[in-house]
Amino acid sequence: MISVEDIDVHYGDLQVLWELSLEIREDDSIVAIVGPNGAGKTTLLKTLSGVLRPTTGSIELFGEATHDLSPSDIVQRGFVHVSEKRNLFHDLTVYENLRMGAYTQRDEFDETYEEVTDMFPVLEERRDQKAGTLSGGEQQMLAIGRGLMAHPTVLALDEPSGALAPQLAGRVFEKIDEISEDITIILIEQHVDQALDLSDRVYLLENGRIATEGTGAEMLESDHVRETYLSG
Ligand SMILES: Nc1ncnc2c1ncn2[C@@H]1O[C@H](COP(=O)(O)OP(=O)(O)OP(=O)(O)O)[C@@H](O)[C@H]1O
Repeated sequence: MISVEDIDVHYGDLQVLWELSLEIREDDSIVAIVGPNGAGKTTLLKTLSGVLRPTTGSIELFGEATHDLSPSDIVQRGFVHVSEKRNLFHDLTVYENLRMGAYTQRDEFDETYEEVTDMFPVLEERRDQKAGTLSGGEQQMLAIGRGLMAHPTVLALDEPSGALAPQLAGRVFEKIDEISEDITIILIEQHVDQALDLSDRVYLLENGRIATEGTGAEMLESDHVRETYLSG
């Protein structure tokens, strides 16, 4: 579904991704991209979303090269990125935020709204509350819910458990697992142990390069992964 081949990505003169290749397949439920702070995980997602352009290499999304596609074309093709900063409209209500998420799919709004609020009942309970006044966990649910309103085939989630208390983070992971029954998830995670538990496949990104990739079990066999990222 997504094929990234040998991409380099820069911010001005600063090169952040180096000859990076990866593959997301139709039968993947959750693919995790893990790695330390500053490794380039968010940069990779921004590049897949069309916000940044690779200086070399190519990206194919559902069989189509993305170099001429705008970020909104890419959403329309079915790739939706929920950013780490959540990017909610804080002065708009929960309902209005969900409406904004459906901008590519207006005809099916009512049906999708029902599906999303079935999955996240708190969003219906808080329907008329301003997004900026929701708790951190509720804002994360809204950000994911808004992403789902665009009917993605692939949903990329950047640190969905970031800044949440462990219990809430656990609830977000449960929802992600549920969503992955129908939609392929790309999960950016700093917590390598969580990612190994949840994912079919994991890419470890270090200094802008893929250091290791494999199934959770394969990653556990790597001395480097165990010694650097897993305690105990
Ligand atoms: N807009 C920008 N301009 C210049 N440099 C940037 C910009 N955004 C990110 N960088 C740099 O690119 C590198 C990779 O950043 P990125 O946010 O992709 O890493 P990350 O793996 O997502 O890190 P984290 O886990 O801390 O979010 C970092 O060195 C960062 O300082």
